Amino acid sequence: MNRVDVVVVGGGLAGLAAARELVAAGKDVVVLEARNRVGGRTMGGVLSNGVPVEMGGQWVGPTQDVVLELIEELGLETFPSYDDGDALMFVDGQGVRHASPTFGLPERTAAELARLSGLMEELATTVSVESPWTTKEAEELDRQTLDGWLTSNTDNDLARRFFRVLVPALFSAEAPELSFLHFLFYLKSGTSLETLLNTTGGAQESRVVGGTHRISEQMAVELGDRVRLEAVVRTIRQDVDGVTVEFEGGEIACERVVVAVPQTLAGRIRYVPPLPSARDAVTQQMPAGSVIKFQVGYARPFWRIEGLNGSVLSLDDAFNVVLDNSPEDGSCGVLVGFLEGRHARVSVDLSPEERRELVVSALVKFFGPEAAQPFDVVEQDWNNEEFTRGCYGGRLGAGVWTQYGEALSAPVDRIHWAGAETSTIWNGYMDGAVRSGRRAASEILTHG
Ligand SMILES: Cc1cc2nc3c(=O)[nH]c(=O)nc-3n(C[C@H](O)[C@H](O)[C@H](O)COP(=O)(O)OP(=O)(O)OC[C@H]3O[C@@H](n4cnc5c(N)ncnc54)[C@H](O)[C@@H]3O)c2cc1C
Repeated sequence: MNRVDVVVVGGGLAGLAAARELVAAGKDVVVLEARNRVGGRTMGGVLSNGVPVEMGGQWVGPTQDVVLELIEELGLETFPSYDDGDALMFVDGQGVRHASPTFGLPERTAAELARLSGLMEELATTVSVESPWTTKEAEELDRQTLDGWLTSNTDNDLARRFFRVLVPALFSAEAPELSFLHFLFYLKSGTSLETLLNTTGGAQESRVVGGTHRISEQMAVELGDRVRLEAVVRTIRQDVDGVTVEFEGGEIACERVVVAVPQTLAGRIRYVPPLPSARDAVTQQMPAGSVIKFQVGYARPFWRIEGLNGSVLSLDDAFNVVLDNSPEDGSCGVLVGFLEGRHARVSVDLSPEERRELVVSALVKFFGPEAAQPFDVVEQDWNNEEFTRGCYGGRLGAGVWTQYGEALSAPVDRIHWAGAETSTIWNGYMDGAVRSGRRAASEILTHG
C-alpha cells in the first residue's frame, strides 16, 4: 500500500489550498477527488457563442484578501462586475428603478429596513466568529430562527417580505431554516450585511477572467499527479499508527487526513472507529441550501442602453435575483439569475423547457420584449450533484451552534476538517474555503 504524509479528501478550493500549503512545507500529499474535475462548487460553463460563464461560485470582493492574493499568485486576473446605472425592484406588480441603498422601496419601509439592518449589525458585533457558542446571549440568539426574530421585531409586512427574499439570495435557504445566531455570525464573518449585498465595494465586486474554476485548475496543475480524479473516498480508518483512506479504486496509508468536503457528504464517509457523536451530529445538522443557477445570453447587453445595471430584486417572482454577467468587453449580454430555496425545490419538478420559460418570462417582465430572445440559456442544479448535494453552502438551524458548534472544525485525532463551512472568515465563500484549507494544513504542520 502507498504511504504518504497527508491525504486530502476533496479537490475543491479548500482541499487544494490545504494540499498546496502542505507540499510547500515539504509534505508528501495526495488529493483524492471524487469527480473527474477539480473545483467542486466552482465550475466553468460556456454559452453557445463560446463565452465562458460561471456555473457555481463566481464573485470576489473587498476583504476577501486571501482568495484575492491567491488569484494573483496563480497568475490569474480579475475584472469589475458591471455596475453602472439603475437597479430594478419589483413589488406588487410594480417595477421601480433606483440607485439607492433603499432598494426603491417606499420611505416608511426603507426606514424600517435601515432600522432592522442597524439592529442586526449591532448584534453581529457581539458575536465571536471563532467560537459563536461563546457569544454573550448565544443561547438566546440561537434559540430563534431568523424568521422568528423578524416576526418579533417588525410589523412592517413589506420589510419582512424583503428579508424573506434576501435571505434565500444569501443562503439558498429560507428565513425559518436559519438560526438567528448563525445569520449574525455570517454577517460578521463576511464583514457586514452591506458588504455581503453590494456589487461595487461588496462581495459581488469582481469576477475572475475565464472563471473561478481556474483557481482550482491552476492549483491542480502545480500539484500535478498528487491529484487523483474519480477517486471517491468511502472509508477512513485510523489507529495509533496512522490512517488508511479507502477509495473506489484503492487505498492509501498516511499520517493525517484532511476532509475537505461539504458537511453532509463528510457524513456519508464511513469512519473507523466511528466519529464522536457531536462530530457526526454536525454532519447531520449542517444541510446545504437549494439553488438552480441560470446564465442567459443575449446578442447585446440591451438593458445598459436604458441606463440599467442589470440588477433586479423581485419580491413577487420565483426567479427573483438577477445581475449583469456579460463578458468584460460587452461583446454580448449575459444575465445571471437564481431560483433559490423553496423556489429551487419546487422547480426541480419542472422540465428544463418549463424552467427556461419561467426564467425568460420573468426577464421579459423585468427588462421588456428584447429579453424574450436569448440565444442561449444554461442552468446548473446543484442539489442534483452527487458530490455537492446543495448550495451555496451549509447552514445551521436554531440551536445547532450552541449544542454542536465546538465540534465543527476540531480535529478528531488524525482527521482534520476543512471546507468553506468551517471558516471563521467569509464562511461559505471561496475566500473562506481557501482559509479553511490553510488552517487545516497549519494544524497538521504544528504536529510536525
Ligand atoms: C451557485 C453558487 C454560487 C456561489 N457564488 C459564490 C460567489 O459568488 N462567491 C463566493 O465566494 N462563493 C460562492 N459560492 C460558494 C463557493 O463556491 C464555495 O464556498 C466554495 O467553492 C467551496 O469550496 P470547498 O472546497 O469548501 O467545497 P467544494 O467546492 O464543495 O469541494 C469539495 C470537493 O470534494 C469532492 N468530494 C465530495 N465527496 C467526496 C468523496 N467522498 N471523496 C472524494 N471527493 C469528494 C467534491 O467533488 C468537491 O470537488 C457559490 C456556490 C454556488 C454553488
